[in-house]
Amino acid sequence: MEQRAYSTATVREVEQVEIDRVGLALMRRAAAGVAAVARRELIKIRGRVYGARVLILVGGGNNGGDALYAGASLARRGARVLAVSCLGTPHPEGRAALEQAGGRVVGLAELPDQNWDLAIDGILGIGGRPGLPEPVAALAGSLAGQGVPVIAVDLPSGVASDTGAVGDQWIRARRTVTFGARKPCHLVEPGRSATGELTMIDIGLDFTSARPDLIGLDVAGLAARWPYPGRQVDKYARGVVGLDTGSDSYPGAGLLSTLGAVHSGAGMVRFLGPDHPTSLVVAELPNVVLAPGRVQAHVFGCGWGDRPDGARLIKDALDAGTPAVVDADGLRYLPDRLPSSWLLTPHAGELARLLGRDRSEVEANPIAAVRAGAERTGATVLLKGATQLVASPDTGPVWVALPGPSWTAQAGSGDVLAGICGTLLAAGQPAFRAGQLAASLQAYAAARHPGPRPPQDLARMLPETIAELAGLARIGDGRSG
Ligand SMILES: NC(=O)C1=CN([C@@H]2O[C@H](COP(=O)(O)OP(=O)(O)OC[C@H]3O[C@@H](n4cnc5c(N)ncnc54)[C@H](O)[C@@H]3O)[C@@H](O)[C@H]2O)[C@@H](O)CC1
Ligand SMILES: [K+]
Repeated sequence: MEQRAYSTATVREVEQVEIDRVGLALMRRAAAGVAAVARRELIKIRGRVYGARVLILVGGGNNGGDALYAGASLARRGARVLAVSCLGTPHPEGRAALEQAGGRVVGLAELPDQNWDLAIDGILGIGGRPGLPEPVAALAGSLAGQGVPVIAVDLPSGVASDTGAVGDQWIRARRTVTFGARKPCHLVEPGRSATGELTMIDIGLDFTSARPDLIGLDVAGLAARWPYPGRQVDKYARGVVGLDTGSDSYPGAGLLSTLGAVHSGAGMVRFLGPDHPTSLVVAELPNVVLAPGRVQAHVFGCGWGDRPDGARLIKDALDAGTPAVVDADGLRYLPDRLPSSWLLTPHAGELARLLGRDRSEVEANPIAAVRAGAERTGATVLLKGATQLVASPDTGPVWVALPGPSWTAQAGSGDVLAGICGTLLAAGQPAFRAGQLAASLQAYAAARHPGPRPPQDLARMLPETIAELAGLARIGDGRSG
């Protein structure tokens, strides 16, 4: 349902409690979990563990210790285990355990050129900085080139635990075995892709009172949280969205954002934009109302270009106390402070402009950037991109949307997304939840209908996607049949 990820500082605090209690036994538990996963992988690859050639990549910290103990366990089952010391001095007790079990530890220069059935990456864990020094980077590249499957311990080395950022080279794991809780890099690209499949092992760490840094969502979580209309609703309870989007230069943005609002289930949609987009909307969507009137959430900014009355439109909505989604060009017309009930939907370039920073800075640490955007504006911010993140101006967690295929990285997707956000705000969802659910719905629709589909086609698939989610939600709460 919810995927909670914890910062390095928090993980260290939680770990310390258990280390104080059980000492090295904690590392042995972690290693036992890694070894069990490695055995399953070897059985899948070659039918048995006995005789398998396993390479252990070892750094100088506890991550290497986990990997060495796991190697010892595999060696005791008859695997031919060789550990290569990549950084620093290998964990002494872990090294002794491996050697006692019949494994060997060599330096990088002595690594024989041979085919490996499996590699275990214990170079760096939560103590790692992004990137791998040469010649470790060369070894990582060569293993990837040979297609050697890698199981990463805790996280793929070369990836920064708290941000998911990478340096020039990093490990791409088939599977990652992590301990007790997710780390931010498991949810945020490029770390997320480098993680591969994630297996979580219980080693007795108690995160129940720890504060998560990120909260992601899986499909079951999206299905459970989507606001389906109840039996006793009218159009106002489902929410009225008022869109003033598009322009004579970009009329399509008006239609796309309206398609997003209509097909994600708004109770009523008013289109209040300029003439050219209005004619497109009318031709396509007879249910859309053109007269002004009661609105429960506004959508501004998609395809505006220059909009001399932009600042006034935004101010009027603010004065009326109505929440709004502000996208794209609308972000140029914001007042100094907004309430957290407003949802801004920038991509990296737009957020960089808002913060007066370089785009590359936003891309290097999107988690920090989205938090800064919320702090700077007072509004809730949905940062679009490879990983879609939502931050509110308080110090709570950053919310992560369900990941989707890259097909949605195309012109017009953001307009549809703004419309979906409008529907959810109008339905009374808090802005952070509206942003997380809207981005997740669009990603899930794209995942269910893969291929190069224009955003208007994907928007038309939202109703069946929501119906599918409603089915999953009924199964989830036992109301099926
Ligand atoms: N604390 C514990 O008892 C437990 C820790 N666990 C494991 O321990 C890991 C954390 O261990 P550590 O804190 O020792 O940290 P790491 O094992 O991640 O390594 C830190 C060491 O690598 C060096 N280093 C970091 N980035 C580098 C880079 N890019 N290039 C070269 N050197 C670099 C650091 O200076 C430091 O010496 C966890 O990820 C987990 O795998 C588990 O065994 C569970 C129990
Ligand atoms: K690792």
